[in-house]
Amino acid sequence: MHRHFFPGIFGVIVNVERVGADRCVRPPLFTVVIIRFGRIRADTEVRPYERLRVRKLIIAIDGPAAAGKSTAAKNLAKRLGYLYLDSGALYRAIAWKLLQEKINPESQEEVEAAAQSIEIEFRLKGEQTEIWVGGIDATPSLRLPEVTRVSSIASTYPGVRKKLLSIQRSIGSGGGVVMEGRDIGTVVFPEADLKFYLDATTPVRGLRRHKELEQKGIPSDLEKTTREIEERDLKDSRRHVAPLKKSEDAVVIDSTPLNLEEVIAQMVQEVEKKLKIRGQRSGAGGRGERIKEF
Ligand SMILES: Nc1ncnc2c1ncn2[C@@H]1O[C@H](COP(=O)(O)OP(=O)(O)OP(=O)(O)O)[C@@H](O)[C@H]1O
Ligand SMILES: Nc1ccn([C@@H]2O[C@H](COP(=O)(O)O)[C@@H](O)[C@H]2O)c(=O)n1
Repeated sequence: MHRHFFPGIFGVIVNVERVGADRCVRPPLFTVVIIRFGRIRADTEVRPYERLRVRKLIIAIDGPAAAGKSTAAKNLAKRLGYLYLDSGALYRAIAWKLLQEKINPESQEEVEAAAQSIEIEFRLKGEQTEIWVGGIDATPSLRLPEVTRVSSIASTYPGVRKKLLSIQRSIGSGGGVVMEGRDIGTVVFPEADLKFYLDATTPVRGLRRHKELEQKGIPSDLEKTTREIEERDLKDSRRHVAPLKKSEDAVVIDSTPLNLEEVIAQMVQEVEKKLKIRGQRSGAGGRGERIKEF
């Protein structure tokens, strides 16, 4: 099998984290993008028996801010040996660039132009993923309230969404991925094998985010943080392009009374159901997949 290393396709350096994953079969016209340690690795040849294998699942997790999507998605991906993609990080990366370059987020034209030329890299460092934008490590700043606010403005522009849509699809279309955001099950992968809509009441989400910011040493006022979450959800749900909404076929999990383990347990149960159904239908696929216990 040949493995080729090459710098960005799609004009963007997309560097994603594959957590202990097997490779998976990708559509023949697409080069497989499996990236580690700052390089894009593309597998252009697939062994014949791998072509016969049913591709691994595409799992979408959507929901409002601080519902626990990234925490759950990362954990689920690890158990499945799947790729994890935090799509919000792409919007945050654009916001970070806008702030760095002092571009007015209200100027649609300037923001869309900036999105076109952005270079985003996801670099794996042990269990952590660093996000580099234009050769600079933006990770420490990505969760700052100002970046959050600007990402929510930038995400309303069609040019920004179009750019990020193609990146997300190119990363996830081969399967074996858990992707989370606001429009994964509705727009990015409407044909996803399994969709979750993860929710929790606003006060609970506000408190979770408040604690998280404090733990990270970012000053937070509970009331203000909760209000900002509420405002962002409203903006995300009301925008014209790809608004936050529950896909009709999504499994809804209300995490208000649940701890993280309980949320993951519900998700794993749904994955097992899905794999069983697929295994029965095809006589292959699902049977080869294993879910790790933690
Ligand atoms: N079920 C849970 N119970 C308690 N705390 C949780 C639970 N799920 C997640 N958390 C905590 O809540 C905070 C927010 O979680 P997370 O960042 O995963 O949310 P999110 O939905 O990805 O948010 P955003 O969309 O704003 O990025 C984190 O500190 C996380 O550890
Ligand atoms: N699929 C997505 C993901 C995110 N956004 C926008 O980015 C903001 C930040 O996302 P986080 O998940 O990191 O909080 C979010 O508020 C959305 O405006 C999006 O539009 N679509």
